[in-house]
Amino acid sequence: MALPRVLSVIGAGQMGIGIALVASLRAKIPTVLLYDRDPSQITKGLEFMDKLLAKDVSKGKTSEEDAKAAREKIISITSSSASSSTLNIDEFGWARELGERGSDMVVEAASERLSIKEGIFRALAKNLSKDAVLASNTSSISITKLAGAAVEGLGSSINKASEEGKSCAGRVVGVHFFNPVPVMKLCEVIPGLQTSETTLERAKAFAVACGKEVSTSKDVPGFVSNALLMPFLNEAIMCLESGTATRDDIDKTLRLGMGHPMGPLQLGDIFIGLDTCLAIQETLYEGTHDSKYRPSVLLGRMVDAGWLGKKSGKGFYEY
Ligand SMILES: NC(=O)c1ccc[n+]([C@@H]2O[C@H](COP(=O)([O-])OP(=O)(O)OC[C@H]3O[C@@H](n4cnc5c(N)ncnc54)[C@H](O)[C@@H]3O)[C@@H](O)[C@H]2O)c1
Repeated sequence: MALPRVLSVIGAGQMGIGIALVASLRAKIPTVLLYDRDPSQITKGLEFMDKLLAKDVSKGKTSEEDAKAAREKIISITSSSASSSTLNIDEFGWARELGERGSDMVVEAASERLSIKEGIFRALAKNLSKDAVLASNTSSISITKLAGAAVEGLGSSINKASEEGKSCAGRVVGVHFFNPVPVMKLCEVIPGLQTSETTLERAKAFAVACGKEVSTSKDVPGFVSNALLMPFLNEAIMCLESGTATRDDIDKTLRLGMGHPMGPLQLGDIFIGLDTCLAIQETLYEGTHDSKYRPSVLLGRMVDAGWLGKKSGKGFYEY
């Protein structure tokens, strides 16, 4: 199955940076475009990528030439990098630029909010080639819904059940990598109701080329991975909230008693981010109306306070 020649990654947060890195270094995609609506995220993310590559080189895991080649293939796209002579710098300017540069696959890794992702998928469907695979790295949001948003991007005259509508929605798929992307071995692939076989196979081939094992989940809230993981993290936060045990004892119990590499509060803080934990938990709750998924009040308060974990300098722990 053919791999993309030009991959676009949307969102230069912890996931987008990792996906751009494995796509360039491991899958050897010839061009990787990296877009974020906040240019400072791209700067920060690429600095982090340079550190990861330097560490790999110093440990002998990657040659200096491979690291240099991987880095050179990554091109940043910001609204200000769009040339005003060829592009209208409007809200879709970035998507037009990705289309003009020949993107044949996109992995969207922007913040876990439905309205943000729907806006991105509308813009992608409107501006990218009709053959491009439109993938989302969402942790919990319905792929079927994002595929519906993509069809809306073609214009209100397009019926979602028409051949054109089905063909557009058929190119949307979930490719759920795990954090840190260069280290974690799994990619969960999620077909929506409309996803075509070809799109599914192209998504799997891409994940394998990035060095991942693939698992498949139905399009249910949280998919298999977060339908299992997130209630567990939420329960750990509820234990803290109710005073059942201290932060350190909750994490110690799971590390030393159950053999987990880290405790659930550390996992939420360091690798997932508490804003993302809350967003996933809300998707599980709203998608099922099952009270077992209600988000912990403390988790909501932490996010209200802007204490998102390592990425903001404070969560359950200080960084
Ligand atoms: N953190 C994890 O462990 C993890 C694991 C798997 C999947 N995910 C999913 O990956 C996605 C990204 O998560 P993250 O942890 O990298 O988040 P993050 O907060 O580190 O990064 C999100 C990035 O998206 C950018 N962004 C927001 N709106 C945008 C828009 N309209 N256009 C372009 N960029 C935009 C932000 O500026 C930010 O740089 C989410 O959907 C999340 O659920 C996260």
